[in-house]
Amino acid sequence: MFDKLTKSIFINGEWKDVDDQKTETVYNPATLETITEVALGATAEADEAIEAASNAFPQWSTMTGRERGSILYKASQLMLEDADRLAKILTIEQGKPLAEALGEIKISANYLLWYAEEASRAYGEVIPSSNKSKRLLVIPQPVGVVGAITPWNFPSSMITRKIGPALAAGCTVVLKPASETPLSAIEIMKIMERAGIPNGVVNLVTGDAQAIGQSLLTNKAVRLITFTGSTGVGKYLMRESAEHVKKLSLELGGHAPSIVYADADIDKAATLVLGSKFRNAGQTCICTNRLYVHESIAEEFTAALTEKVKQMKLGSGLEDGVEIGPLINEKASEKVKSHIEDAVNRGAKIAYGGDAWDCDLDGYFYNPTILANTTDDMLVMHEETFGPVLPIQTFNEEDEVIKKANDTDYGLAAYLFTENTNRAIRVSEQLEYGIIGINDVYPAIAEGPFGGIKQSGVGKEGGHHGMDEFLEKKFVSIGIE
Ligand SMILES: NC(=O)C1=CN([C@@H]2O[C@H](COP(=O)(O)OP(=O)(O)OC[C@H]3O[C@@H](n4cnc5c(N)ncnc54)[C@H](OP(=O)(O)O)[C@@H]3O)[C@@H](O)[C@H]2O)C=CC1
Ligand SMILES: O=C(O)[C@H](O)CS(=O)(=O)O
Repeated sequence: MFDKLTKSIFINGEWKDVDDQKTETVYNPATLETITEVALGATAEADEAIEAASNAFPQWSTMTGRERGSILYKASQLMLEDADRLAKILTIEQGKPLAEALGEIKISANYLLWYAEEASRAYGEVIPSSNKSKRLLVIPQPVGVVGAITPWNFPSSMITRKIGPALAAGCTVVLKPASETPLSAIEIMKIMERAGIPNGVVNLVTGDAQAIGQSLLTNKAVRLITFTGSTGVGKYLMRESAEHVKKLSLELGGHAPSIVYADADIDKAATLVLGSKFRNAGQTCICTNRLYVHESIAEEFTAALTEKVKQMKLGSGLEDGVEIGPLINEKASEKVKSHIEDAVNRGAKIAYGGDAWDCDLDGYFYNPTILANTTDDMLVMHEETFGPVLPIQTFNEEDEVIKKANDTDYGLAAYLFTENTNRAIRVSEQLEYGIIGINDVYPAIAEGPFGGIKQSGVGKEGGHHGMDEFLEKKFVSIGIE
């Protein structure tokens, strides 16, 4: 599908070529076939990109919000016009079903659209002074050059969820996408180019994460690092950012509990839990990782859920009707296997699935798996699985299940299913998470402030909160006669 993409580094408005040997391979996770090679950028390319972003900052940051927003708006339209082709590229490099990939392209465009509009709304403040000889202002100003590091599980929307607000605020960007999924990032750069983004405002360096990351971390010109990925790498970036006291926006791992109360609409809740757990083959930071069902409906609910899981179609994401594609790589498959084995060794019962999907594709496919009779000592109950495994526990008392739900170092998303408004509000306020879904498991929306607490990260992406991350609030005190 692709020739060798040695020109996958975009700096100062130019596609840089690297020598033929300095490349890394991009694989199709469904077939393990080589898709193409992309440039293996490192320190030199990252430093050049940072310089380009620095040089572009004065002009870009002093354009009006409306001028910046018009370019973002154009980019969102170009993305939507090309959505089917972009979705196919996304599926080929990441593996998710085409329908999910198309959904991701649409929300990717929506982030650009939302921030095209927000670009004109970076409001400041006039503060009523208690001192007659002073006038007090707060003026929002872009932080400067931003380093953006993005994951493979949402290779398009995690990019626009970062560059949208950053560019709208007047920042310039150096982007380092995941090595598994650089093709969507390349397409987004081409869209920004066609939308008329000035040279150096947004730059792409594919390749060596450690080297590129070190350049972003050690170059004083980079004032903010925005990252989505594992908590481990997030902690590393926090440590390494200290030297220059860089601002951080971190969207890290999660371990979402789903709580189904006795009064829940069983069919609706089962459908939502299914979607939350098995979307992207369970490879999302907000997937349900633990399911707590009230004991009075546990048997009925588990039967309803299992029946729906049995209907799910596995296969290549390009195949019509496929709902579960491959895991991203062998490491991910090994992690899923280890979680299931650990749970069974500790007494869990496999209610459905439990093994790799036996098929003629070479990718790492796993059957959707439901584990019953789970206990809190099992890895699957406190480590992020990032795969299609659903451990179930029953509960009786409300306080008991809230305590269990909160018993984790993560704090990204939690979900509860009830038709009782009082309970919904009461429990939402007690759950220690950045995002709560009440009868809803798809909280990612351009206007919503998405982000975790505890070891799930810092900062918000989406909504006006997402743009605030990229703005300094300068206090101006004016003395008057
Ligand atoms: N919160 C979320 O949405 C996500 C959470 N995760 C969690 O992370 C686990 C591992 O997934 P994985 O893909 O390995 O996630 P990583 O955190 O390793 O990778 C995420 C991004 O960070 C980059 N990166 C990795 N190491 C460094 C470094 N030292 N300096 C700078 N950048 C770096 C990667 O580049 P490269 O690809 O070149 O290594 C990639 O672009 C998953 O199992 C899941 O638990 C993963 C993805 C998304
Ligand atoms: O990183 C993720 O898993 C995404 O944030 C999930 S979503 O926000 O796109 O649903």
